Amino acid sequence: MVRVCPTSQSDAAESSSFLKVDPRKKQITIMDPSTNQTPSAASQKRAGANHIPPKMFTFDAAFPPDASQAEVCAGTVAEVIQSVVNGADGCIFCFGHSKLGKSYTMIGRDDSLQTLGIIPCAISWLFKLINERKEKTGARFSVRVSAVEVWGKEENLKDLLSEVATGSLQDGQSPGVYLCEDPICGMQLQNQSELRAPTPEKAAWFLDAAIAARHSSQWSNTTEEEHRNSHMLFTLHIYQYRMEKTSKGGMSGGRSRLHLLDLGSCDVKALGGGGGKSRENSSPSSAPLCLSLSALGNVILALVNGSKHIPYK
Ligand SMILES: Nc1ncnc2c1ncn2[C@@H]1O[C@H](COP(=O)(O)OP(=O)(O)OP(=O)(O)O)[C@@H](O)[C@H]1O
Repeated sequence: MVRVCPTSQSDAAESSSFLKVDPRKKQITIMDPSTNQTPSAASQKRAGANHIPPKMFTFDAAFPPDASQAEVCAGTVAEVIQSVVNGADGCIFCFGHSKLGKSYTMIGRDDSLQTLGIIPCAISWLFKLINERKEKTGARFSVRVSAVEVWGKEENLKDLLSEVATGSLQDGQSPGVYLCEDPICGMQLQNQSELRAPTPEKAAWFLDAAIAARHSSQWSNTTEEEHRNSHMLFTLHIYQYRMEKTSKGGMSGGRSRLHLLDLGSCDVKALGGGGGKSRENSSPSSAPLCLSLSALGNVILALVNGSKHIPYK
């Protein structure tokens, strides 16, 4: 899916000369701006000689600059939530360079209901669907929340809910969150706090607490680079149980997870095409450490195909 971020009025005229979004056809067309101006016949002839045909890309959804948060949430969340309540794991994240609106899309602003992002929307929809399922099937559900930040060049891990869980600052003595290779499930985060959220309000409260505990929110002198290298992994763990109707009775059920990621910016020097200012200005030492979109695609493909080797870096 692709969301085109809004631009200033002066830039909007420029971008409409080379970019067209068709939400109905779920297509983005990129045109050569020189062929879209109204040139004189002579220059038209000249341009015709070097005419670059428009390039069209089709997505699962295409959201134009004026798409509302509600439209983006409806287009992204509904299907994933259904799968998660049906027992599969799901993940939603935004990828793009700096100041594109990734955090706005994932978290949004809490000044009005219209500006809430995907994570608060997913919390609300998840509980709504769970309540429907409870009524329909009699299944029992329990929702837990965890939140971890990956920050800095060293990719430090921080349990964003440990303070809420223990009521005190992490003492530095406890092992904290760490990564561990599981022979069956692959690389897993271990030891993060997983807190019970019986209501959507409680889950939303944990989200607020996690955002406030982020390294990038806590220190007023956080540099632009530190902000770029801060990623939040907010996970809703859904446990469900059902009484078996067989004569033997017993319980069946399991756990599924919905991972909602607010990634920092993903400017990579080597990434070709359409660069933002930050990419042009960044020195090799300040270049963020994240993968390019195509490298991330390879990681996802390897995970989906169950490959033994996952090309993390
Ligand atoms: N669709 C939108 N409508 C209104 N405001 C938006 C929209 N998208 C982004 N913004 C605003 O643009 C600014 C930058 O957005 P945001 O911080 O979400 O970008 P980002 O991609 O997460 O940046 P970074 O990579 O630096 O973390 C914010 O002030 C945000 O509120």
